[in-house]
Amino acid sequence: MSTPQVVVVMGVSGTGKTTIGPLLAARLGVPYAEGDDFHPPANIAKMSAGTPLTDEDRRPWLDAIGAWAHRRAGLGGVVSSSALKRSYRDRLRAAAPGVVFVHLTGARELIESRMSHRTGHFMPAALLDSQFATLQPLQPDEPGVAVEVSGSPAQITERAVTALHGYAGSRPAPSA
Ligand SMILES: Nc1ncnc2c1ncn2[C@@H]1O[C@H](COP(=O)(O)OP(=O)(O)OP(=O)(O)O)[C@@H](O)[C@H]1O
Ligand SMILES: O=C(O)[C@H](O)[C@@H](O)[C@H](O)[C@H](O)CO
Repeated sequence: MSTPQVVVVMGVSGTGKTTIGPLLAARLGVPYAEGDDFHPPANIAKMSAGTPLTDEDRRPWLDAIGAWAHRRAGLGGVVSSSALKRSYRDRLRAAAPGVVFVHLTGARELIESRMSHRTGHFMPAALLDSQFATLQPLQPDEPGVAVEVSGSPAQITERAVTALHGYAGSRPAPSA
């Protein structure tokens, strides 16, 4: 049997990480951790006030997520994290070398419209510009897959499971 994967569900705010993450985890039979829960309170306060986070703000948050992913190595897990920049993902991979990314991608109009209907969340839709400006899409030499977010959560989850299976099948088997 293959080793359970540790998956980081990434993408801009509103792309569906919190919606798809738990569904994907349930489908894979592994625990889910909500990336927003790893933010220091000061980060939440900053975003709530409409100010984008800096690299420095994101560092302790990425390290906390990386530590969770490291603890799940060999056991499997799904954690959400916008992981917008390559350098953030490299930091996560340094902490937890086996992680695989699922980049949830979608048209800005669709994401904006979903966000505008969301209630009770600290992240203002006005920060979407900075999220897209900061986003560096998953690159070909990074481990993971891009999954488009049109359709229902169940459809997106199946798309992610299929893409992850395809990805695992495309990698050479571990030599030891
Ligand atoms: N496939 C979908 N169809 C319809 N609505 C969706 C879908 N996926 C997510 N949503 C809705 O879109 C909004 C944003 O989704 P969600 O909160 O999961 O995104 P997120 O990436 O976790 O955002 P953030 O990073 O800001 O926490 C929510 O109101 C959610 O219910
Ligand atoms: O890096 C960031 O700017 C933040 O992590 C945001 O992406 C939020 O965590 C999230 O999107 C809001 O819920």
